[in-house]
Amino acid sequence: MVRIILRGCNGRMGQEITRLCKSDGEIEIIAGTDLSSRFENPYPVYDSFLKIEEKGDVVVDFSSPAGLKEMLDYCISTKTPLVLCTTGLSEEDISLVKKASENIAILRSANMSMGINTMIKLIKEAAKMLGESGFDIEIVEKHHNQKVDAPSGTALLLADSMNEVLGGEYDYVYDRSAVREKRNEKEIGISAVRGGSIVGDHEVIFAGLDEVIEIKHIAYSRAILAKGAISAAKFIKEREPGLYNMQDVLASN
Ligand SMILES: NC(=O)C1=CN([C@@H]2O[C@H](COP(=O)(O)OP(=O)(O)OC[C@H]3O[C@@H](n4cnc5c(N)ncnc54)[C@H](OP(=O)(O)O)[C@@H]3O)[C@@H](O)[C@H]2O)C=CC1
Ligand SMILES: O=C(O)C1=N[C@H](C(=O)O)C[C@H](O)C1
Repeated sequence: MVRIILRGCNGRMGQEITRLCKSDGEIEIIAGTDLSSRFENPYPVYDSFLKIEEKGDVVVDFSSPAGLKEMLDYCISTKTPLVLCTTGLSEEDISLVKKASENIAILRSANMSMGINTMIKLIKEAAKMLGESGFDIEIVEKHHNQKVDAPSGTALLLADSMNEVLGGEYDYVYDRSAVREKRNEKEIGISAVRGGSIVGDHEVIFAGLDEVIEIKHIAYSRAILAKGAISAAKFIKEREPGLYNMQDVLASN
C-alpha cells in the first residue's frame, strides 16, 4: 500500500486522482493540501504542509509553483519522496528541485501519460534523422481556457528531448509576432492555443522541402494523466535520492 499526500487535491487533477484512488487497492490518499475547500474529500485537507499531522509514503503535487520551497522542505525534513507534476516552474524553482533531489527521490514530469512518454521516443528518433537533414521543427500545443502557464510544460519537455539529441544547439522561439526576420534553421518554434475544455493536444511538426511529418498526441481525458501519476507514486516510494522521470517508470514495467 502506498499512502500519499496530495497537494492541489481540490483542483482538476487532484479530483481525478481522488476518484481513481477509490478503486485502486494499492494506493490511499491520507491527506491533501489546497488553498480552496470547494470539495468534500474522504481525507483531511490542510491549507499548509506545516499543519499536516499524518506521515505519508509519497507527496504527489498538481498545484502551482507558489509554495514550492515549503513543500520541498517538508519532503526533506520528513524524508518523503515526491512526484512533481506541476508545470510553469522557473529556472530558480528547477534549481531548488535539483538541490532537494540530493536528499530525497523526486520524480518530475510535465506529462504523466504513456502516450506522451512514448511520443518522446518517436520524436527523438525523428529529430535525429530529420533535424540533421534540414527539416524545420515546430511544436503546437492546445489547452483549456483555465490553464495559466504557456507554453505547456509538455511542449517544453518535447522541445528539450529533441534538443538533447540535437546537441543542445536549438533556441526556442515563442512569439513570432515580435520577430521580423526569417526563421533560423537552429530553432524550435513553440505556439500555444487556449480555448474551451481541451484537455491537452501536442503536435510536433517536421517541415522539409515539399514534405511534412506531423506527430500528434491528443489527451481525451485527465484519467490518462492521473493514472501515470499513480504509477509514478508506486515507483518512487522505495527509491534512493535522485531525480527521476516517467521514462524511468516505463522502463521499470
Ligand atoms: N504533469 C502532468 O501530467 C500534468 C500537470 N498538470 C499541471 O498540474 C498543475 C495543476 O493543474 P490543474 O489540476 O489542472 O489545476 P487546477 O487549478 O484545477 O488545480 C490546482 C489546485 O491547486 C491549488 N493550489 C494552488 N496553489 C497551491 C498551494 N500553494 N498549495 C496547495 N494547493 C494549491 C489550487 O487552489 P486555488 O484554485 O484556490 O488556487 C487548485 O485547487 C498545473 O501546473 C498543470 O499544468 C496538469 C495536468 C497534467
Ligand atoms: O494544465 C494542464 O491541464 C496540463 N498541463 C500539463 C502541461 O503543462 O504540459 C500537462 C497536460 O497537457 C495538461
